[in-house]
Amino acid sequence: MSMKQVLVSLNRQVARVKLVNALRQPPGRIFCLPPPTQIAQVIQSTVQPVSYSAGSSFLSSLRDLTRRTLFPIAVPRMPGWMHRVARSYARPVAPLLGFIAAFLQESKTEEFRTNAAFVAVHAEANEFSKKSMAHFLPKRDFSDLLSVSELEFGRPLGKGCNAAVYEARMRSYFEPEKPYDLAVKVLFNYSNNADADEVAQFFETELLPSRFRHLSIVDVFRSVVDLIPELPQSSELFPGALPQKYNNEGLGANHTMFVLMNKYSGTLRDRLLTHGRCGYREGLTIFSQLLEGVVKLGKENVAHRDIKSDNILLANSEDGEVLRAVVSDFGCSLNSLRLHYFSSHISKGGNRALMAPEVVNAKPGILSFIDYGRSDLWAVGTIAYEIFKGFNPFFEGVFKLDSGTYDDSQLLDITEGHEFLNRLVRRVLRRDYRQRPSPAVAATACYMLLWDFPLGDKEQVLTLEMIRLWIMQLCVKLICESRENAVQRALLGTFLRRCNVADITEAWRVLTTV
Ligand SMILES: Nc1ncnc2c1ncn2[C@@H]1O[C@H](COP(=O)(O)OP(=O)(O)OP(=O)(O)O)[C@@H](O)[C@H]1O
Repeated sequence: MSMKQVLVSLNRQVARVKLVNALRQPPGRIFCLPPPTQIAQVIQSTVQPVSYSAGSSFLSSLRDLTRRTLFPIAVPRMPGWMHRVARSYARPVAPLLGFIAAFLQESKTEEFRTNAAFVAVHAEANEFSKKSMAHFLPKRDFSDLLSVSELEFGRPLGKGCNAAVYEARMRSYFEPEKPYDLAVKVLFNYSNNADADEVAQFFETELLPSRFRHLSIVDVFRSVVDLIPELPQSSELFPGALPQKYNNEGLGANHTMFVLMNKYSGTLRDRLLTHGRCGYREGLTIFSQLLEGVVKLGKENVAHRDIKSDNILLANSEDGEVLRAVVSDFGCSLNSLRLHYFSSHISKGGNRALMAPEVVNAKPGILSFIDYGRSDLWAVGTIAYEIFKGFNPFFEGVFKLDSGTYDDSQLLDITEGHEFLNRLVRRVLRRDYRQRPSPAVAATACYMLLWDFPLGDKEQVLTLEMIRLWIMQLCVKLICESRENAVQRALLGTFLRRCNVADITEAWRVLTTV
């Protein structure tokens, strides 16, 4: 045993002794629990030998474990506001708030126990989620990149109506064989703007994702406005967007904006064309990441307005397994969820076929406002058909639907034998946006399918005990099981950080109401 292992084992022993002492206190008294990371270690060492798949034995040992560790926290019922604060800043303030709450009120209701468990779970999740995010989104600093001459362009990765994207790497004289690990979007600039700031302003929405880093949003690092260099295959790929020095008939300006991004393996659309539709589990993993992306966009007050499978990028493992799915191409996005649509000259967004009904049917007028709060969610709902069924009924297939005129009853089942998933997608695609669940509830429902929330076939009653056990199960999964699978861990962490009983209850209703 190395010194480090001895220390770790000692640490666990100490944590265990502290826990046992804490649990010996008479019920109702405040006691000091060891810090959450130590509790995690105890949980880990206790739970690891338990087999997950053996449903009942796992649940009973978990129940026993939660009783012994997290649940007896003698925090009396917290007032609602305190619970909210504790949830947001769980780790540093939860014990303090619990202490204050002890003086304010003394009660030991079911709700208090769930609150206490949530606080503890959130503290854990925060910790682990931060770590796994850091693993996924390594900070890369390109702040001193001032000119595209510092980049070396490789082969083109793709081309759209507004830009071409190339693989790239930082020029390095010491490491000439460095892999092309970056992607650069070369925007087509047809304007006569001579000023770099004006060009940057014209394309500013492309940079929106650089404001927030998230598992499900494309990693955009930096942009530069510069002269267009000679680029591989440019005269075949986008002759019209080239400046005249490269093509006499080109209409492009001499300089444009270059957006530096992470390089991904390809688009969801290409993946589905080459590999066919996804299996149930793989599909749920992709679908839940897209929903999580929409939750994040909503929180940032951003409407993407052009979500389609060409704009979903995938990161694959070496053996082709899809690891990560991110929303990309923010060229049509809006830095608000509401638009005053007073003139038909104002753009409503990207592709008409995937515009939600409330957007496509909006008529311009002095009192006309478009609410984009649930329109990206709707677009992701249509992509669920591509993921699980292999085609999108809103732009292909025999029974093609028009988003402006379809009826809820015309929606086909998405997949046979998965009634809960069918219900979720139908709810997400409701014509009336007020009848759609919020993105957070939709994402929660998707996680409930992905991580096996006990959903009965018949009319079953949802209890706090079910929620509590499921959350504990996820917490243990986060800590013990998903060490090798970084995406799973990041997803779990993201969800556990924001989940609450109200969302889970609503998601359960979405899944179980016919
Ligand atoms: N970071 C990336 N890594 C790998 N490939 C990428 C990346 N970004 C874009 N691509 C590829 O380049 C293509 C064009 O990119 P993008 O969709 O951003 O261009 P666009 O002109 O804005 O598209 P649109 O026609 O939808 O407006 C994508 O469909 C994809 O194949």
